[in-house]
Amino acid sequence: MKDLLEIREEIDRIDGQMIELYEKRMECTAQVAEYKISTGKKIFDKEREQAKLEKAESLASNTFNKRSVRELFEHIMSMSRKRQYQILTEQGLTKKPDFICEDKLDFTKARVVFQGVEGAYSEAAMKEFFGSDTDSFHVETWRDAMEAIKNGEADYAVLPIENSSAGSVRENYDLLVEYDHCIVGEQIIKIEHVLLGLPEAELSDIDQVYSHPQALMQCSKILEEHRDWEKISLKNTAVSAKKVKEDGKKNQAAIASKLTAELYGLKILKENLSNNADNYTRFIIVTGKHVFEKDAKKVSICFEIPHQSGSLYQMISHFIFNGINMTKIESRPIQGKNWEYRFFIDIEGNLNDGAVQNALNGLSEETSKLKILGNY
Ligand SMILES: C=C(O[C@@H]1C=C(C(=O)O)C=C[C@H]1O)C(=O)O
Repeated sequence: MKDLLEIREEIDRIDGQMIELYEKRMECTAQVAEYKISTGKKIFDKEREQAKLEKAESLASNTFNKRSVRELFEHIMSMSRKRQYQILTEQGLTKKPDFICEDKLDFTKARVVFQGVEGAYSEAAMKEFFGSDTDSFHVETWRDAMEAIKNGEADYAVLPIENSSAGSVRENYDLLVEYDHCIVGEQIIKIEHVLLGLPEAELSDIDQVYSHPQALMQCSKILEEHRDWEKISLKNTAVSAKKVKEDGKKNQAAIASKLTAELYGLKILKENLSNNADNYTRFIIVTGKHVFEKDAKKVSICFEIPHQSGSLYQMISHFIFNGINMTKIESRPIQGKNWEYRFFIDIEGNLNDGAVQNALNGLSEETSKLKILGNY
């Protein structure tokens, strides 16, 4: 048997040669980039890459090496594309996102829409973000809030996007794709659900509980302990409190905030209903113009990718390679394409950063329907 040191020396020699060859190859791909810049050709050439992968596979001698050589070349070509995008960015040829950068966005005199009725958590989020005497109005659905922005009735809308225990508010992700609006801010609110009934009601009277489906989900543990309670979904927690008040029935209760107890004159029958005592909801602030602040720190995007092995991995490599931290990923089914998904990703950074522009440029070449949802 050969000595370990001896084998490792041989490995080191081979690696040295590989690096030398890799660098030569990268020089060639930089020349390809110059050619593509002068002819206006796209960086990513899928057909050429497919042909190269097949050729590389055919040159390897056994099944294991065929598979691994293919994977190796997928990486090498992904690196060469990234270098080419970098050359485009260095030469100022990267397509800049169609967003206006402002020193500071002015939220004074804003007219704001939220979904639900007074006392909704969205109203609390709005007050926290815009101040308590903001000019505001409320609508019935999240879609109505998006429409109010589209029609110019409101400058900003406040929409829940994620809860720390129930997860993403999926409908609002879909609305962000459907409407050409832009996220300009976010506000996190602590959610403290309580059980509310009529002033004369006792906990033992309750057999019907009204709330928003998200709130019912967030309080599932306590609801499991009371299987005899009928759970009924309504549009909003505050709408539920209002209904209990208006129906005037002792057997009805609502899961809502303490704020709504005061607002509708209801009694708190039980506190701390959430499964998770640290229950927070993140709200986004949406507007009709594509704007961002120069100090904005988070970029939200979405895109569609081909339904094939490794494609998400390839997309995420753009963040890794550009040193960008990804803070959230979410997927939603694409309507009309069963089992295909649209990905929503949040990254740290600003649209003015070279690294962000470089990653977005790569993604826009290699995904379809890349959309920047906002920088805030
Ligand atoms: C270098 C090129 O650009 C890209 C990278 C490739 C590679 O590294 O071999 C192949 C195709 C392109 O996606 C090229 O077009 O030849």
